[in-house]
Amino acid sequence: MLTLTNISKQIDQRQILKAVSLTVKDGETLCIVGPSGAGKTTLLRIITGLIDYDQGQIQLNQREFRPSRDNLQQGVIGGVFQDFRLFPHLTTLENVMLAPKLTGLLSADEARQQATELLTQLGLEQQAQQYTFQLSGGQKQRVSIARALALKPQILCYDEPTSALDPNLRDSVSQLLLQLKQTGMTQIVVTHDLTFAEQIAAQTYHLAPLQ
Ligand SMILES: Nc1ncnc2c1ncn2[C@@H]1O[C@H](COP(=O)(O)OP(=O)(O)OP(=O)(O)O)[C@@H](O)[C@H]1O
Repeated sequence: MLTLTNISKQIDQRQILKAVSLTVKDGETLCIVGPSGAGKTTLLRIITGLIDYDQGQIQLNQREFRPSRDNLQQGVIGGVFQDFRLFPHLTTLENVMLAPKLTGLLSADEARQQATELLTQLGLEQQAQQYTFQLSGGQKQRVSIARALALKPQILCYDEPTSALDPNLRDSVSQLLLQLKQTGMTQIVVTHDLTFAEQIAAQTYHLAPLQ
C-alpha cells in the first residue's frame, strides 16, 4: 500500500501541488485525472523519485518511504513515461534485458529468458530483434511496459499511456492494464482521458489546478 499525506511542491517559487493526500492499496489501479497543468505529471515524478517534494510524507506498506531513482532501478516502483525512454540503438529484446542484467537482478541468460517471456506476453515476439526506432508508437508503449515489468516492480506508474495512440490502441492498453491488475499489480495511471480512466480503474483521484 502506498500512502501520500499532504504532499506539496513548489517549482520556481510557484505552488504546483498543495497538500495532496491519496492511498493506493495493493492490487488496485488508481487513475490521477485533472486538467492540463494541474500537476499530474509532477505528482507522478514525485512518486517515481524523479523529483523531490517539499513537504508531506510518503509511506510504502506503512513505513516511511522516500522515492528515489534507485527505487525505479530496484523494482520497487516502475515507471512508463510519455517519451518511452527506450534505447534506439538496441533491439527490443535488448531494451527489456538491459536493466535486470545491469542491476544484477538476473544473469544475462535469465534476463534474456525473462525478456522473451515478457515480449510474448505483450504480443511483441515478432519485434524482438527489431531496433526500437523501427517500432510504431503502440509497440514502443508496450516495450516500455515490458521493460518496467522486467524489474519486477511492486507498483507500476504510467504517465498518459494513451496520449499518442489511436482509439483501437487505447483499448489494447486498457486490456493490458486490466490483465496486469489480474496478476495483482498495483498501478497508478496519470491520464486526462476520462473514458480510459473508467475502463481501467475503480478509483480516481481528481487533481485540481491551483490558482
Ligand atoms: N521543470 C519545471 N519547471 C517549471 N515549471 C514546471 C516544471 N515542471 C512542471 N512545471 C509547471 O507545473 C505545472 C504542472 O505541470 P504538470 O506537467 O505536472 O501538469 P499536468 O497536469 O501533467 O499537465 P498535462 O496534462 O498538460 O501534462 C505547469 O504549470 C508546469 O508549467
